Amino acid sequence: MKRIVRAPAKLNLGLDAPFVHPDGSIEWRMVMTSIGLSDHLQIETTNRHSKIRIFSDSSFLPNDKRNLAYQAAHLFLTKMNIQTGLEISIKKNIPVAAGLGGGSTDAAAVLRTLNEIFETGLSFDELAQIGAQVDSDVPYCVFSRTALVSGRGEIVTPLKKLPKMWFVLAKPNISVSTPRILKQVATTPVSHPPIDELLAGIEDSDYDRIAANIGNSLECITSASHPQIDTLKSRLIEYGADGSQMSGSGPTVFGICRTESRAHRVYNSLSGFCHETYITQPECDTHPAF
Ligand SMILES: C[C@@](CO)(OP(=O)(O)O)[C@H](O)COP(=O)(O)OP(=O)(O)OC[C@H]1O[C@@H](n2ccc(N)nc2=O)[C@H](O)[C@@H]1O
Ligand SMILES: Nc1ncnc2c1ncn2[C@@H]1O[C@H](COP(=O)(O)OP(=O)(O)O)[C@@H](O)[C@H]1O
Repeated sequence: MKRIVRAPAKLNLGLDAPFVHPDGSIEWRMVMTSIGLSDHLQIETTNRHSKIRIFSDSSFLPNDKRNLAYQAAHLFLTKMNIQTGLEISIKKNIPVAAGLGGGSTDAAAVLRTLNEIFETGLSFDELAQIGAQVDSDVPYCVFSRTALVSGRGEIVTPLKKLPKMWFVLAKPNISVSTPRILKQVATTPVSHPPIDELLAGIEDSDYDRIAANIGNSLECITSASHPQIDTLKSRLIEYGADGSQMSGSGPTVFGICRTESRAHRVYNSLSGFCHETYITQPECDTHPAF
């Protein structure tokens, strides 16, 4: 059997790290949404072999057990005691290691799709529990709809659909190590963004309140070693975005715009400054199908 599915990227509209647990893991309080920028996965069962084979059009991706899509498939087949060969082909549109959850969303797409192919009837909460063993963003990506994410990423509380808005993304040509950023949370005084204000804005479908209350605790850590983050943020505002910030541990920075025409103006102005730019919208809040 074969399925072709989309795996949407995620953005952190709000990211707070209230505290670090004694075991070193971080307690998250994040408002995340999914966007049109997506990977495309072809997932096919086969009896030609009994392995999980990963193919991708990106030379940046591991195609062995280091690939998060592989890890999700292996966990699912083992848990459900299913013997089959599997071939997963990834058309990579989401920049890798960019703070956009590219690996996590591929893993989540594999879990949703295998659940459909084998008619195992697991709930999204059950799929998210499997996904939590891969990476802390996979539980959110199983739902891939605007949500409050807390705990170690395993508590996903769906929120109201966002009001109409546009995002302009800029991925600077720098690589950020998530582990190196997260290691510093315990020892760096970080700001705590107004997550409750952001939640109230979403509840009231109030674009202005949302745009005024985005924030990311990790920004000060990543931008300390990558000043391009602050430069991009300022440029997005200067070119007309109503708010701007880094997604996840970076380096992608996004601007938020009320209208498509404003977004195109910001995108065109930015393209001359940053070569990897994207214009996109929140994913329609139904589960991603192709
Ligand atoms: C920061 C966020 C926010 O959405 O976005 P991304 O930048 O990844 O997109 C993610 O939650 C992030 O999720 P994720 O990358 O899964 O974090 P984790 O799995 O907890 O940790 C990622 C890596 O950092 C390491 N790690 C984590 C916490 C910590 N205090 N020290 C670490 O060294 C972990 O061992 C792991 O190798
Ligand atoms: N399917 C995948 N897509 C993207 N990255 C992957 C995938 N599988 C494993 N990785 C690895 O996971 C790391 C995190 O990638 P990604 O999830 O894109 O970043 P981020 O967590 O910053 O959004 C990268 O080092 C990448 O090599």
